[in-house]
Amino acid sequence: MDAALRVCSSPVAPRCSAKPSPLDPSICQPTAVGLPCWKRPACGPLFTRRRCVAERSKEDPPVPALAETEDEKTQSDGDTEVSVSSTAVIDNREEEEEAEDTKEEEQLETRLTYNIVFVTAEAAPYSKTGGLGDVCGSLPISLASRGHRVMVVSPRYLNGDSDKNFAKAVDVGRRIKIPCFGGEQEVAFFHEYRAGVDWVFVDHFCYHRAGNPYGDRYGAFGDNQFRYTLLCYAACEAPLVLTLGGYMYGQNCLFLVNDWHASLVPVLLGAKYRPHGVYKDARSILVIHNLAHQGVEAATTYQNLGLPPEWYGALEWVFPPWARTHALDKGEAVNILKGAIVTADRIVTVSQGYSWEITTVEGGHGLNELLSSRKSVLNGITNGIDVDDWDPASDKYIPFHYSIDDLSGKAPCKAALQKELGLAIRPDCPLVGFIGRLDYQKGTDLIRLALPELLQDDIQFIMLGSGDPDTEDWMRSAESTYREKFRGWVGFNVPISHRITAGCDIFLMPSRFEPCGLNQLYAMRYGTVPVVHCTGGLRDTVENFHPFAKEDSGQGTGWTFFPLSKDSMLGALRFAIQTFREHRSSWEGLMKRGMSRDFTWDSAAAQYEQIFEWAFMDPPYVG
Ligand SMILES: Nc1ncnc2c1ncn2[C@@H]1O[C@H](COP(=O)(O)OP(=O)(O)O[C@H]2O[C@H](CO)[C@@H](O)[C@H](O)[C@H]2O)[C@@H](O)[C@H]1O
Repeated sequence: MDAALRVCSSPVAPRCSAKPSPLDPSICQPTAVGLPCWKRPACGPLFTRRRCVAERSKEDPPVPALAETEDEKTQSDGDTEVSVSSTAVIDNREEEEEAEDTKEEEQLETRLTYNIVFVTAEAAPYSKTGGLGDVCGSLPISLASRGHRVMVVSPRYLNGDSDKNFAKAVDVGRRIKIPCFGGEQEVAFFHEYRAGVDWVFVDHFCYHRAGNPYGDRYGAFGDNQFRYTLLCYAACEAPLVLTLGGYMYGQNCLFLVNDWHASLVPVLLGAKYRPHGVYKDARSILVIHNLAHQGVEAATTYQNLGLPPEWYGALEWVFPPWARTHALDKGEAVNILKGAIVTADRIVTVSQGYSWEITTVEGGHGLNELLSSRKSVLNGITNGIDVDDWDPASDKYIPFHYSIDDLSGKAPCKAALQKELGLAIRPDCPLVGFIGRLDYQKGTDLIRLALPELLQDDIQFIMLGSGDPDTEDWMRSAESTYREKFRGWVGFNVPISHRITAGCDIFLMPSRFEPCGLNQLYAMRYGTVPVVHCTGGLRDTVENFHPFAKEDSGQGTGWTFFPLSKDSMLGALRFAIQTFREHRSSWEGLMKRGMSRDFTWDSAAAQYEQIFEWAFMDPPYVG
């Protein structure tokens, strides 16, 4: 086997830092055309593994005929005609199929593998306040199962309740000192190897406090910039100082930095490491889960970050005059997310729709022009979900199980939920659910506005969420106003979120904007029909119901409404309620089409791999 094949065909990345980086010229030794495949002129952004394999297979000797039997083999040395019996034709077909299979296997095996370092403020099941935790808890596992070596670096949050989540992570005994915020901060690393992934937790006393990762009942923590600066420095050091499973990750890795909390990483690579010859061949990809949060602080805090003064421009942010607080306010600030947008090698958002929206004035949260300027490296990949965790056939949190082939468990789940929440147990009454952070993004104000009118109908409504205190209070008071019909569960509760997803008939998501949205995916997997605002990832994932399509057998998985107004939301909900009541077979069709959708991470992970390849084909964006 030649060197190129030997290296590229490793199906599983060795847990070893000795594994050369995909950029290391030594791994793709001269191939047929004399250059490592990643350097060939043909390897433009659209060059794929498939072509790499196809080119290589041209050099392979032809597959010898395998199926010729004696009596069929009438070919002689002379001009004798060749007779091929029908069996041989069939055999040849089989051979072709076999060759095709082998080729496919080869394509799978020739996937490039990388040393990937996720940097994130949340990773389920260790920490989670929303979808970021879900994605960073499951995408790394999917990538590891595809042969990559994957580390996830996240804080070790201890608040009493959460301590048990980190019980299996052990102190690796390595301490580092981080120069920032006017001193040196010592952090430790804890490690757990689970599901093929190295989960690394950065330990510092600033992560040990009551509340959720970002704040408590008094609001966001005032030192979040400090806490996530520490995370970024620690994440940059982890591949260089931690020996995990016997080997380090080393310098030639790929950083996947998630949201603003991790956005200093690409800046640090450019400002602090590459000038000293470190991480010259590493790459960074910014994954934007939510552009609304950018890590903006006063300009004076720049000096705390430990960055050279000449890098100020990378984070510089000036608020427009209308957003300034007083006449002398110059609007000067630092914006951590902006730092990653201008320094990361590539940018990914969590759906295609959102990747376009953020380049518009309406969806860009002030960063649209900057993002537009990086359109050539901006892609959208729709999130997958953890289909083991969220599986109505085996979900440990729900009292009855069901599947697309046997829906009989769904009605008892609904009855159990009604009973648990003290609502009348009525199979015929449409049960509508909402789960989410109580935030401007999620459109809870619209629910608040529409509820009195909606509850005039014979329906039941359940809300689960925490966040904005005013909305929390409203949920409590609405529960006493509409005792028979409404339940508002204030808090963050994973088991009840599964039971609501399984027990409801309709799942409402009136999000103002939604980068991807996971709850509509969970709902569809559980045969709960989504009614969503037609935006971002919701538009990409929920297909509007057409009762008369496909020769009247129906098409679509839910309802999307537009514009975002009380009337259009109520209109869509009423269609859904009417279909639930009066058209049971259409309803079942809707449920089953949603349940049959492929929500696994496989397809998303393959798309991420394409982005990884592109990232390594170009030189580092910031040298
Ligand atoms: N009170 C509660 N109790 C229990 N569980 C609760 C809960 N409130 C929310 N959750 C859970 O948190 C997750 C929320 O996921 P989303 O993707 O809908 O939103 P989020 O806005 O946090 O994520 C951001 O990142 C994700 C991931 O990329 C994007 O899908 C999304 O559009 C973007 O806004 C779900 O698993 C949900 O069940």
